[in-house]
Amino acid sequence: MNTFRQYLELTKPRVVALLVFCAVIGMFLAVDENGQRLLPGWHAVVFGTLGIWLASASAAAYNHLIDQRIDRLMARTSHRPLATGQLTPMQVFVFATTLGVVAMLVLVLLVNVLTATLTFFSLIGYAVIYTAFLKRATPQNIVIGGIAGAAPPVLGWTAVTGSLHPYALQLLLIIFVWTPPHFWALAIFRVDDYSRAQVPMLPVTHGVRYTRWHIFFYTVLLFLVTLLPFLTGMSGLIYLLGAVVLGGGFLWYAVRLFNPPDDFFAMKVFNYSIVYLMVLFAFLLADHWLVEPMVHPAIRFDPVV
Ligand code: HEM
Ligand SMILES: CC(C)=CCC/C(C)=C/CC/C(C)=C/COP(=O)(O)OP(=O)(O)O
Repeated sequence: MNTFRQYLELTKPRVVALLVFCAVIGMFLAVDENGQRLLPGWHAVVFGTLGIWLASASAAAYNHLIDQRIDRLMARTSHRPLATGQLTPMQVFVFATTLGVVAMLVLVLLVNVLTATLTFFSLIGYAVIYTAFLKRATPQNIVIGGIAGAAPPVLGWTAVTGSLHPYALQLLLIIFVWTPPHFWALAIFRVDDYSRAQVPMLPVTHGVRYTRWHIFFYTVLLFLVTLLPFLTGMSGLIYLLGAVVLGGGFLWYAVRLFNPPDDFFAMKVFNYSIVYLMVLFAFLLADHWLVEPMVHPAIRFDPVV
């Protein structure tokens, strides 16, 4: 593997690609103070995306640095550049810090201070609070740590408007509730890895059966939470249809996981979770731009100035 690919791997490119995708969709869902659709300027889109991307990549690289001992012990992560010694801790530290500093400069100077501040807290939330503390301390680690990973649509939204809006917080809530079934499905499949590395993930501390119930519980909650954009008038019927079909699919997987056909089924649930989130956000976007805004939402939010 050449050096470029090792540095690229530090940035968790596929995870970060989905984070950035959600951030960009957040930008294109933004509405103005009157609730009217807003076509974001190229400046906010280009520099907002760049800053959020670099900050997420920085957080991922710090995660590699802090987790190098754990990563060495787990089969899934043992090939990582630090675990194998292909890169030194100092190289990774310099790389992560450079990405983080450039991200902050881009966001502060070319986007806005609110987005920079929220992105900074997300970076610290994932790289330090989740990785260095929560991950080693409690099986609720990924639930609490999930807030950082759920931030991108809010970051995208504020990059365009410079202010927070309850609609954006609904998007954060969706990813926040999606994270436990996303991660615990993988953790069930990788329970031996986490056990060997003594990381207190839910299937290790409370068993696989208990974890399946938690996945089911969060999937039901996710189904309900994804109805919010429709109920609040943020999205219309196209989105509702997408959310119900995708959510129905997720519920099917969660129920099937109680009695899986084979050991690999948990990974199918995990893979579905990724497709689910991507397509759900695509539906939000399509609905927003293809359909006229609804006139009488069930719940109406006033924008927070
Ligand atoms: C605390 C929150 C989260 C945890 C603990 C978590 C955990 C994980 C883990 C352990 C993997 C496997 C990575 C690998 O094998 O290299 C993974 C993969 C993935 N995650 Fe998450 N995740 C979280 C949040 C998110 C968020 C918020 C997103 C995007 C919005 C996301 C998107 C993905 C994607 C796209 C993959 C597949 C990567 C690949 O194919 O290599 N994750 N996640
Ligand atoms: C600025 C901003 C939006 C920051 C968020 C950054 C970010 C990369 C979030 C993704 C969450 C994730 C991949 C968690 C897995 O960590 P893990 O240590 O449990 O997984 P691993 O064992 O694969 O390393």
